[in-house]
Amino acid sequence: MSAVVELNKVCQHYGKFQVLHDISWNLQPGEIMGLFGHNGAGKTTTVRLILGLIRHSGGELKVLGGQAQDAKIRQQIGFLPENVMFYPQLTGLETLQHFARLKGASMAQVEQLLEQVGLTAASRQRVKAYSKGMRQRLGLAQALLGNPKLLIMDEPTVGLDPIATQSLYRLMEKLRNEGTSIIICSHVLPGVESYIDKAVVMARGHLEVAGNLYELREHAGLPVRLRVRGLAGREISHPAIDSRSTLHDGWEELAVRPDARLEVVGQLLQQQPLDLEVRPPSLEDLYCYYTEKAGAVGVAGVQQ
Ligand SMILES: Nc1ncnc2c1ncn2[C@@H]1O[C@H](COP(=O)(O)OP(=O)(O)OP(=O)(O)O)[C@@H](O)[C@H]1O
Repeated sequence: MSAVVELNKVCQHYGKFQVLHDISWNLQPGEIMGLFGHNGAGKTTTVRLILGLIRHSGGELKVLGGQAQDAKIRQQIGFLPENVMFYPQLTGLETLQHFARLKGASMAQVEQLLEQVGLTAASRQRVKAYSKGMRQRLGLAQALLGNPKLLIMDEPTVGLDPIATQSLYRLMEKLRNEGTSIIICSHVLPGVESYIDKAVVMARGHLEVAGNLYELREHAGLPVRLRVRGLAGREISHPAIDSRSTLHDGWEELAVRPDARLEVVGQLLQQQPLDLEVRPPSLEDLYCYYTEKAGAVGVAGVQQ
């Protein structure tokens, strides 16, 4: 099956300033991909290229097997921007009907999408009276008009409460299971971690890593943390244990080399602990590792 999005050594310049350097990755049908990176890493630029809003300066970019600028290709892409803007005087229903006419989608789908995003009851209220979460859900309904093959969402959970966030992720999974490919840009890594099939981490316009979480972990080689309860004072020795620290309520944490984690778990189980948790590096740990490796530390001091 051919890729939904394929970048091969894509470069982008704004005037003399190069913001993307030889970016290569692909998105397969029915995959959810997280596109991550520090502020200014090049995510928005990448998304704008895929949406056909700007033209790449070098390399190859294929979207749904064609050129991103092609109107027929653009029709098959749904986009939820970070800051959704609607006419405040229109109702939710009128807003979606307006976009449905622009996109050539059916009025029956308008009702169906309002139901899907939980806005049926509020559909006759003006958008100016909508909460941030309601506007975001209306934005998602707008992006889904015409059943796009590719859905791109930029920070879709900003401003959503935890339940609305969970329901957005579940909807994203449902769409993926129905065959939609999804790109999600987010800085909220713990939330999105269990829903993505693949992650792309960018730093300063370069691709740092692309792959599923197992591949990212394998490549990074960060320690696995084993949390164990009820072994206080007992000798635990294994060359793969890098550190051992005491937590609270009888819990201790061991940082263990990833290749030997099962051996160490086996050794710990022989000691009959009261409890044991295996904590592999999280998406956030991996993101920090790859971003810091690129020298793009951010916030507290260093350069990006
Ligand atoms: N129109 C433009 N003209 C010149 N430079 C630009 C333009 N748009 C973006 N840039 C620069 O390109 C680089 C990448 O910006 P981009 O918006 O793609 O980053 P980002 O990863 O989306 O960041 P954020 O997380 O803050 O949204 C930045 O250095 C930015 O200043």
